[in-house]
Amino acid sequence: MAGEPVNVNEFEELAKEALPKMNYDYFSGGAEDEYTLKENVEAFKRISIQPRILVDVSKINMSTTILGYKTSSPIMIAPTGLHKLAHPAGEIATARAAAASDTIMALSFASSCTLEEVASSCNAVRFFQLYVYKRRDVSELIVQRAERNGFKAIIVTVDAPRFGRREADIKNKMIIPPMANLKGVISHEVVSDKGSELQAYVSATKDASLSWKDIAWLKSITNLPVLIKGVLTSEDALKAVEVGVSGIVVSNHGARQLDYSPATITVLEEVVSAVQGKIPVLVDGGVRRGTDVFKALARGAQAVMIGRPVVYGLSAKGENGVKTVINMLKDELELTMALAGCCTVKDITRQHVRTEHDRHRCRI
Ligand SMILES: Cc1cc2nc3c(=O)[nH]c(=O)nc-3n(C[C@H](O)[C@H](O)[C@H](O)COP(=O)(O)O)c2cc1C
Ligand SMILES: CCCCCCC(=O)C(=O)O
Repeated sequence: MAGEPVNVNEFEELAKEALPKMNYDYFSGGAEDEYTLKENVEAFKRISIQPRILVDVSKINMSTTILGYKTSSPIMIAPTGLHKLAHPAGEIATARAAAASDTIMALSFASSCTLEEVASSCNAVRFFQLYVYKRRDVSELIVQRAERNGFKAIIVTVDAPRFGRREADIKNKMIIPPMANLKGVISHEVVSDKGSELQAYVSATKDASLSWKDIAWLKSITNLPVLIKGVLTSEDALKAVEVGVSGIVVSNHGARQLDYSPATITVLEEVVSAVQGKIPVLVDGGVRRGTDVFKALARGAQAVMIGRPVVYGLSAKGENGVKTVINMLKDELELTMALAGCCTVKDITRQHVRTEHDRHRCRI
């Protein structure tokens, strides 16, 4: 690519140039036809922004609080695994970038650096994402380590009882890179001559029997707030409130699990209405512009999380790349707020956006 990137999308091209094919395909790929992968991004484009004029926007304040933690903007780093496939400094670089931009980071269970290394590398507010293994003692031990090391919340990912069928990984015979948190705890050894070794490993280790009753177990082993990641329906949002979680992440795992599941921005509002403000609702999937962040907030999200853009920034330029990605999105959000007549995130309302459904209703 000629010149420096001017938006987050351009980092993908740089990442592709920088990485071996297997690594780039792992980061960028989605499940099967990748229909949902495209939809996550396209669905944002179908929402228009309704600006209000003649508002004094000489001062814009994007700061907000998430679970009581103050942060510079409603943009968080989503948990993504295996950052050393992107850059040798791995999650330490990502965490330092998060700290430098006063952004909350969710560290993946499948990180390439240990949670202890990440905790001691920076003072970012950090949440920890959990996968529940058949060996519950493994998950329990890791939750205890996260708590001891100052992580502020546990985000349990529930959309992956089995691993999605990522065809690029199958073709590349994706390896199982070291997952640092599991070193000395459980073996990585899985033999598969069929395709993605990572997929075979996940099938062998993850607990596909995980169900609603297990949330009580998870709450019983930690004092940290527990959030559920992977909610896509109002029914499940209601259950999440019922079982007493502290927050919901509307997510389809970046379209890497169930293809043809809905684009997250299209179901956000039904989840928000079901929850009735009882717990915070976050959303991820396809956020590539400050305007996307604005649209998600207008539809009721408290914050968004970004996955691939962070990994692309890391692949292209390490810690500085992640910082640039976050700052680009923050700058775009700030400009969007000014141009739409919103001085604070609380000023962003449902009236500031129009969906296809709204437009259709106006016509009849
Ligand atoms: C390369 C990659 C690795 C991921 N690893 C995890 C993970 O370890 N745990 C998890 O809960 N979600 C994981 N996700 C899903 C993200 O947390 C997030 O839901 C998704 O990336 C958001 O979509 P976006 O990439 O379009 O921003 C991963 C996503 C990607 C792209
Ligand atoms: C239990 C290890 C799973 C690692 C995969 C990380 C992930 O969720 C992904 O989407 O990739």
